[in-house]
Amino acid sequence: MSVIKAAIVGGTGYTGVELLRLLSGHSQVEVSAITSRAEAGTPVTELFPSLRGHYDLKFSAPDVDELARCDVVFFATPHGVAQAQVPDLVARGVRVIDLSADFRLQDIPTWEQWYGQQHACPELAAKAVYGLPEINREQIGGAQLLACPGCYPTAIQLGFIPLLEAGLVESSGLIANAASGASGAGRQAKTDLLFAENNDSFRAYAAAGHRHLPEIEQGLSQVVGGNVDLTFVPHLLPMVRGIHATLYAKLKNPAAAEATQEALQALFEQRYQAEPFVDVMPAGSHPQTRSVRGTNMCRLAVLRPQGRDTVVVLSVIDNLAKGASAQAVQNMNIMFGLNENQGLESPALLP
Ligand SMILES: NC(=O)C1=CN([C@@H]2O[C@H](COP(=O)(O)OP(=O)(O)OC[C@H]3O[C@@H](n4cnc5c(N)ncnc54)[C@H](OP(=O)(O)O)[C@@H]3O)[C@@H](O)[C@H]2O)C=CC1
Ligand SMILES: CC(=O)N[C@@H](CCC(=O)OP(=O)(O)O)C(=O)O
Repeated sequence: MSVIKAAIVGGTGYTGVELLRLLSGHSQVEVSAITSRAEAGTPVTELFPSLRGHYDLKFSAPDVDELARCDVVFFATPHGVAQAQVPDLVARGVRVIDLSADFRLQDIPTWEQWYGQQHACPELAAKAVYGLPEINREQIGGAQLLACPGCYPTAIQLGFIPLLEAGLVESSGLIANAASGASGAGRQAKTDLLFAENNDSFRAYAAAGHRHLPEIEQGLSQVVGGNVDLTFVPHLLPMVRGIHATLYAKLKNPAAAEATQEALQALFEQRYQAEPFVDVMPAGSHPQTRSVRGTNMCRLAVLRPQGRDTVVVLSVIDNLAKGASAQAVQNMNIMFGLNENQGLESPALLP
């Protein structure tokens, strides 16, 4: 197969440069355009010296004709940007992988309510494929427009899916307490993300309602074939990368043979046996965010504390990797019929 020509719109942001890092190790992809309006004309390696020796590219202003000469365009841009350019690219036969939330929600009034703007192309949103390979691999293969899941939605859905698919837990009263590193908020300057405001401290935010809630409920509702009700509270951790989600669900029948600690462990191991990027840890484990840093892996542990009626799932991912750019590369591999692991095989950096 000939080399895939890729473009990245939004190359100076954290997910854009993470895409560059990952694609530098991908033998079947060549990044031929990378955009930034603020840094147009600047060599990529001047801004990111860690990429010296890997790229000989300059940032350029987004130009739809240049993008249309590529096989695939990644949008690593704030919400609302991709939907303005995607219709043109899709009409010209380009495959698009959007890391923003523009095409994640099927219900457009819900999208407009949570994102506070009018959707520019609802008809395309209806055709977009939601890029969580663990539930949607087949449709991803045929996607022209792919919506990459959000970071919290990835960690949370992967943790709840086995329990809900098996019908073991109530679909109402689900709880997700999740904490993210500061890179989840992007690279633009914000006072509450300054080192002195954020370091050595821990807090919740958006407890009254976070825009990932409808996305998670949409995905889990499809799994159960009905409504789910989730309480989701995100937190900000004083670290750079990583999400740790602690999930709680009530057993429907605590006395059932399928609900013992051993049976829950077996359920998770079986559900993800064939998944290259979900690792079910041995019973009793407490997965750490640093065990997935820079990788496309989601590590899970399932437990039933004191044998009571609540199942707890611990789920860790790297928000910039399985939560964004590495999952985008996994999706690209599936879309182009490549080995799904390509460019994604390095283990996490320790310590
Ligand atoms: N950070 C994370 O962990 C995750 C992020 N995401 C999503 O991925 C997307 C990118 O996130 P992130 O990398 O953190 O964002 P950043 O804020 O770090 O970067 C945004 C990039 O988009 C470019 N950009 C901004 N506005 C426009 C515009 N109107 N037209 C073209 N380019 C534009 C910027 O460059 P310039 O202004 O110079 O053009 C910059 O390169 C967002 O939608 C985010 O929600 C998803 C999952 C996880
Ligand atoms: C720590 C932090 O601020 N995290 C971001 C995560 C969301 C994100 O990155 O955006 P997507 O909607 O595209 O997934 C937030 O809560 O807004």
